[in-house]
Amino acid sequence: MTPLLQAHGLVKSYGQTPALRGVDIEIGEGELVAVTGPSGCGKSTLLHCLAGILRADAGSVRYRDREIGTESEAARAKLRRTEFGVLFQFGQLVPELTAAENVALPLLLGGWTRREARRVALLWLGRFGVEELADVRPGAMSGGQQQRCAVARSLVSEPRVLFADEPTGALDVLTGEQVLTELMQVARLQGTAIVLVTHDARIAAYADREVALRDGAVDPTGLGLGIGS
Ligand SMILES: Nc1ncnc2c1ncn2[C@@H]1O[C@H](COP(=O)(O)OP(=O)(O)OP(=O)(O)O)[C@@H](O)[C@H]1O
Repeated sequence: MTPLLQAHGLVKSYGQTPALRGVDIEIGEGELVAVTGPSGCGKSTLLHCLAGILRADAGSVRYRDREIGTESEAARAKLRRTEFGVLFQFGQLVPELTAAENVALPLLLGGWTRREARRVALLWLGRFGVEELADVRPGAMSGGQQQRCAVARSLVSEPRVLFADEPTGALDVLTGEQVLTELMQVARLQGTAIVLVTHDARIAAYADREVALRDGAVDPTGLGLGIGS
């Protein structure tokens, strides 16, 4: 089976600091892959290169039949609006907008009418149990509620791949696990692949596969957090 997303020989440095030293990784359709490893090993940098947010210094990133590493910023931004979703540790909701307006935002940017975008946003808030917060602004929500809204927003465009960087790292363990299991259930239902950065073995245990990084390279021992079969 041809992978949905495939990176080969990724190298990236920040000035004199090497972050990736030649990483190969493949993500299949609908697959849930945990990227693990100690602090500073390059997890976030890898995620940003795969999502087309950062350009690698060398190597390739292929999404379907496109080489996205060399595409223009505009083309990569469009890809992130349509085919990819991103979700970070702090959901980064727009503070001035209500939950429904935040979730509707990607649809409005995609040319949907306000009415249709709100209807679908409410549906997604409902999927994550926060429909009653539709007209509430993030400042009046708990951390878990904000992150549920952020999760709804990251999936509202029904992306083929969701890039999630420690998405529940700011929540208490129980809430974090709840939000993450809900996210994974919905992603599985709609066939969205997830690349999930985490250093938490409990979180990584939900993945189909673990890719462990060490010092900017895939750990050849493959031991990582030890979730593999
Ligand atoms: N913007 C930046 N400028 C300079 N160095 C950076 C920058 N971002 C990351 N680095 C460095 O690149 C290396 C890899 O960082 P990265 O954030 O990708 O690791 P990580 O595994 O995600 O770490 P953590 O688990 O702590 O978030 C580290 O040595 C880090 O200090």
